[in-house]
Order: sequence, then structure tokens, then C-alpha cells
Amino acid sequence: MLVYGKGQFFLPHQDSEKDDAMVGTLVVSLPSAHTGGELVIDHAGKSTSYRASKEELTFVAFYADCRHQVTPVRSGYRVTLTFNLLSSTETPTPEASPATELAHCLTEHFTTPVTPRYATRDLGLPNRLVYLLDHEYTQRSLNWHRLKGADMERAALLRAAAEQAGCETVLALADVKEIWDATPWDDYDHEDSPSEDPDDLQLNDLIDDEITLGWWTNPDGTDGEPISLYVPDYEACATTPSVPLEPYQSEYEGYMGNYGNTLDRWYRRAAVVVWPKNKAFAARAEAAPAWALRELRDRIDAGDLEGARAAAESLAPFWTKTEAQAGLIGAALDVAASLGTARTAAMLLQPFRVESLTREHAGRLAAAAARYGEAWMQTIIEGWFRPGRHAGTDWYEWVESLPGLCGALRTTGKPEVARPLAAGVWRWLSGQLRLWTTAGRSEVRQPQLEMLSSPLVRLLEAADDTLSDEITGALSEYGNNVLECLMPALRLADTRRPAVLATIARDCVQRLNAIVAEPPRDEDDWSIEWTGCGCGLCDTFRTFLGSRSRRTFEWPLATDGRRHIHTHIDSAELPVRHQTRRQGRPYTLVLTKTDELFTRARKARHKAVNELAWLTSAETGLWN
Ligand SMILES: O=C(O)CCC(=O)C(=O)O
Ligand SMILES: [Fe+2]
Repeated sequence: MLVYGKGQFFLPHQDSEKDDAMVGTLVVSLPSAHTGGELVIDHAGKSTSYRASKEELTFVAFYADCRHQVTPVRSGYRVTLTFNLLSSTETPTPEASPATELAHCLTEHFTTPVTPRYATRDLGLPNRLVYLLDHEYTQRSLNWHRLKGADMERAALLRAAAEQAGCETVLALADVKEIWDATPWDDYDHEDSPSEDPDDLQLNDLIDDEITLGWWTNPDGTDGEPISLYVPDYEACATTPSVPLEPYQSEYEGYMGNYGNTLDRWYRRAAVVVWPKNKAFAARAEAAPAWALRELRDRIDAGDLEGARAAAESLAPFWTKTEAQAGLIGAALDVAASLGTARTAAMLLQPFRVESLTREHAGRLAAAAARYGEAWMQTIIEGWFRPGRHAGTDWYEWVESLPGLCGALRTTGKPEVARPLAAGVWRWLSGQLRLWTTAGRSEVRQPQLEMLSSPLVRLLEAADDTLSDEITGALSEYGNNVLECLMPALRLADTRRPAVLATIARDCVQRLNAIVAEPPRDEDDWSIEWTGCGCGLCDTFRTFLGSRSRRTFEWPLATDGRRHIHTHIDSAELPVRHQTRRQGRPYTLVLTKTDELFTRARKARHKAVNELAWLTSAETGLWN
């Protein structure tokens, strides 16, 4: 290492060749602020000066026959490392074939852990390499022998290299989306009407890109299958970037708030996909889970249980991260039951959802439960009830099918498997009942509770005696609003009628009798029962509501307080009119109890009488 301080220099000289093999010198200047101190190299009557940088390394190499010098440093320090450059004496080997070189690159790719751009943690070794080709192909035209233009030679080379490197290759169809930061070229000329034509845009920076594979051929080059695979950028490469290619779709978003002008572009490109042979199963399985399950089945059937177990185990890193296709649950149950390793079987089944189960799966559920035990099955099924996802028609339709599914499980001799299914539905249903029976506004509450009536009937049809008892017991604990679910449920259950509905009918009769038996409200009784949130305002309000005689209340109250009271009146649907008299400070909230108080009580009573009549007449015919 040489450190040149102020005034120091190196006179012109030629480096002595200390070694026969020495052919030149490499000078590496370390980052250091200085002035002066230029390295001047002469060759063939020409003189070239090199300045070092204060921010980065600088490299200068020259042949041993070049005279060179370092001019005096005027300020700061110049710091260099010098190296002798030796040439190996071996006779140059003929250049390795391009395929061999490429094979080395592939091996390096597959043995170098991935460090993603914005993460500090290694992601392990890459599973594949996706090399994008330049032309577009259809599923039918995608064939090693029919590639177009430069694609043909490149793909053949990569395929040969992959073969040498112990890798498998397939051809795939890729969808590439790029998001560009873009500005109209003619911004200045037409400031009023900037062009929206994607062709007139200047592309500045590539903000993001996304590659997904949607189809690939079989490794033997025949046929192919639809797949779905997201390709991270550390597994993708191309000779030609997408920009000069023709996008099949473009969308320009003009300036929107935080986002600049962005241009989205979509391209269809073919790709060669390469993976090491020893990772072939996982590499294909991630993109094509249906294939993976078929392959596991085949290996098991061929007697290679150990192989199938190892292959299934290799799915673990990604299998549980994605939402599995509903249609695969049967095949997964089937393979899981045959594997014989409880942990791997559980991993295979984890990504599914309970809604994917139909009565056709009863036999396989029973087989899996027989193999690994009920506790194992129960854990699996509970995992299939993903919280927060039970909404929408799919879910309600599935609950409708619950009696069929549970019935089929009983027929297979595994009624225990039906239990966690029905119990899971009850967990959901009881949560819904708790939520909606305490909702104040009837126009929100009533339809919601009515919607739960059919699931309730189905659940009771599906439940065993223990669960039925639990359900009827819990139902009797809810407030009278639960009638809005129970009565429609009883009406639904005219043909298929689990015996337990008789218990529910009796509970309803009791509730309705109590409502009817309540003495009608005295004509001068204006009291309204209500509990607020416990704040001071709510206390004042409750006192007014609870009074038998007070009908109106003039309440000077600032905006926030008025809003608070409004909210309570609306959400509990109180029969109270509220007006704000905009005089003085604060304004006055004028509250008036309305006749609704009486009509509502009459209506509720009337309804109870009718329902009771229906129920008691039905009771003789239907419930006894
Ligand atoms: O410091 C330099 O840039 C050159 C040093 C040099 O010429 C030498 O070490 O022979
Ligand atoms: Fe030198």
C-alpha cells in the first residue's frame, strides 16, 4: 500500500518484472479526498492521466512496458494498492463450448442463496430459472421444434446447458406486467390537453414488474397443462427486455394524488423454465398442485411409499401458503390418508376450506380419521373453518348441504367426524345470533336473523343429540329478538323436521305467552326502558326516558352532545323525535316521545298473538 501525502509523488519509471510471468501492474486507488496525485501512463507516444475518486475504488491496469509516474499531491491523501499481474503459462485451452459455460452459470444460479433486494434475510436457494423468449406463442404452437427467430437457438443452447447441469427444462407461456413512470412527450406544447395515447408517452422508470406463468409443456416436450405460478424477479431473466416488444394491452393513469403518471403494460412472452432434477417435484408442484397430487397417488400405487412421503414433504415450504383449489380436496384427502405420516398428511390438507367438502368426500374423511385418529381429524377440520370468511352465497349454500354431508359420515360409520363439522357451524351461528339479536334497528336486525333461520334448521338436522342439546340450551338464553330467527326456522321446517325443533317450538310458545301476558301499557305511561353507554349525557337522557309522565325535554346541548344523543336514538330506534332549536348558545335539543311507543307495543303484541296461534295450531299437528 502506498500513501501519498501533500507534496509526495512517484517519478517516471517502468515496473521491474520480478516474475517471468509478470505482464503488467494493477493499481487500485482507495476512496480518499485529494488534489493532484494523478497517475500518468505513457504508451506508444501517448500519455493518459487517471484521477482517483474520493467516493469509490478506482482500478487502472497497464502493461509492464509502459512508463508511468504519479504527479505531486497538492492536498489530502492519495492511497493505492498495487498488484503484479501474472499471466498463466499453461497453453490456452480451446474455448469451452457456450453450452458448457452456460451450464456453469446455471449451477452457480442454483447454488447461490437468494438475497432479495429489500430484505436482509436469505431466501435459500432459487427453485428455478425463468428465461423469457422474444416471441409470442399459443399453447399449441409452443414446441421446442417450432420456436421462432432467435428463440430457437437460445432455447436450444439453454436446454443443452441445462442437460449438462443436471436440470430439467420446460417451455412456458408467461404474462408480463410492467408499471412505468411515464410522462407525455408533448407536455410543453399542449399543456391543456396532455396526450393520453400510450404511444406518445416517455417511459422514465420501471416502477414494478410482475411475471406469471399460465401454461407449460411437460418435461418430455409433449402436451402441456394450465398452471399458475408467480415468478419472483430473482428467478427471472431475459436477453431482450419487454419494452421494445409489442404489449397486448396498455393503460395510462394520469396524475392521481400520491401516484405519478403511470403506464401499465402487459406482454405475452414464452419462456424456458429450468430447474435442478433433484428439485423437479417441488418445482412442478408449486405451479401445478393437481399434477402433484396425481403424481403422489401414482407413486403410492406403484409401491414407492417412501418416495411419495419425501416428495410430499418437499411441498411444505410453499404448499400451506396458498389457498388451495376447492376441487383438489378429494385428491388431497386420498393421498393424505395413504401417506401414513400424520404431520405430512396434515400439511397437505391445511390449505383447504370447509366449504369445499361435499358428501362425496365422506368416505375419504372417514378413511383419514380411521388412519390418524379423531383428534387429528378434529384439528384439521377446525383449521378448515377460517375465521372471518363465512359470508356470501357459497357459505350459505354449503351450510344447506351440511345434513347430507353429516348423514353420509354417519353411514360410513364415522359419526365422530360429523361432530367437528356441525360444531364449527354452531360456533359461527351462535356468534351471528349474539351479534344480531342485540342490534337495535329492526330493519337491520330482522333480515339478518331471518337469514340465519335456514342454517339453524340445517344445523339441527346435522347435529347429534349432545350438540342439539347444547344448541337448544344456548338458544333459550338469548333475548326475545331471537324469535325473529326461531319463528322463520319453525316455518321452514314443515317437511323435514328434526325432533329437536319441538323443544324450540315449546321455548317459542313460552316466550310468546309471556309477551301476550304482559299487561297492555297504561294510557298515561310514557316510560321507555333503555340503557345508554353510561356517560353523564346518557344518564340524563335515561332519566327522561324512564319517566312515566314527562313527554318532552328541552335540553341546551352543544353539537357533540346532540350528536351523541341522536346516535343513540337512531341505533336503538327509540320512539323519540329530536329537533334542534337554533337559538341561544348552546342550541337546544328538543326531545319528544311519540305515539309510536303505544302503536309499537300494540303491534308487537298483535304479532305475538298471531304467531302463538299459528304455533299452537301447528303444535298439535306438527310438533307433537
Ligand atoms: O501509486 C501509484 O498509482 C503507482 C505506484 C507505482 O507506480 C509503483 O508502485 O510501481
Ligand atoms: Fe510503478
